[in-house]
Amino acid sequence: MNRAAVSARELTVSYRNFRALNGISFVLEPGVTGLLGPNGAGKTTLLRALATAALPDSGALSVLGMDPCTPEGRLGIRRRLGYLPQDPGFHPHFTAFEFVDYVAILKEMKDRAARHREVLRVLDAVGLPDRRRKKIKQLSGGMRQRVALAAALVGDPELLILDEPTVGLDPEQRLRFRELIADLGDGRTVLLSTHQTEDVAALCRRVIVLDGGTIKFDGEPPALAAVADGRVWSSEQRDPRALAGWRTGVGTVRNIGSPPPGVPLLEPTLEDGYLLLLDATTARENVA
Ligand SMILES: Nc1ncnc2c1ncn2[C@@H]1O[C@H](COP(=O)(O)OP(=O)(O)OP(=O)(O)O)[C@@H](O)[C@H]1O
Repeated sequence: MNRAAVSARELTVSYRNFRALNGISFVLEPGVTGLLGPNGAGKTTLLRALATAALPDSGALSVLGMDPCTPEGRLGIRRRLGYLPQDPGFHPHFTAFEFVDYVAILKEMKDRAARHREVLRVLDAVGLPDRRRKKIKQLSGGMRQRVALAAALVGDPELLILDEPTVGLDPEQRLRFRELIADLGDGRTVLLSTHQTEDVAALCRRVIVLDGGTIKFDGEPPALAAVADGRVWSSEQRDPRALAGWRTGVGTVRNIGSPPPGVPLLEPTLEDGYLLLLDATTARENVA
């Protein structure tokens, strides 16, 4: 049985003549996959293509077994997909209940009583049952993110696309969001775009790194950390030979790059691997 909720082959998406995604190929299977990449890498464009909000201009894309390039395919995908966009387009005067109910109406849930039960179920799932009568403008940023996630969960979708859901959250809220997303990834396919390498290390069974519209890495998080094996070292002062270095909480400097002989090497993190991967890419491009 093909378990892939998404498969893309040589997918290209352009804005006029600018290629935001340049012939990328990948498959997404159940579990949480993290999508990392610097600003402008093409992450939102990829999520919008999966959510049928941006049309591919070449290549093949299958989402839940349907083709987003056909009108029937787009309709079918929208019915079965949960999408948390970067800007959910809240109406500030709506209450949390009204907003999620509105999304449920757009998802064509016509039976009012059943729809309202579903709205309460998803508000409950994100831990918001007692705030449903509050206007969205009165909610904190973290609470608003939960409303947006609740809206994405309407109809129990088998594919969830989350665009930077933890942005602007405090550490405690981020932790709660991580727990929620980890639970959602149990049996579902979740694609999580983020700038937080810690979220990927904590949550994801797989990570894709996009840069300049192409895939630079696709594998398990420990393999991304392993890119930095033997390339992280500590020193008292910033080592001028390092590609990057920063002072840590314990007072020493963490350097990444090509270590000089004899320096004390450190265990690499996913962030180290990610930074080195992007830097190596830039270096290669500059040489080419
Ligand atoms: N509507 C648009 N018209 C023209 N160019 C666009 C449009 N939307 C995005 N782009 C360009 O496409 C590229 C990819 O943008 P995208 O928003 O997908 O990146 P991203 O990885 O999500 O970035 P960020 O982390 O900043 O959200 C960028 O160079 C961006 O300027």
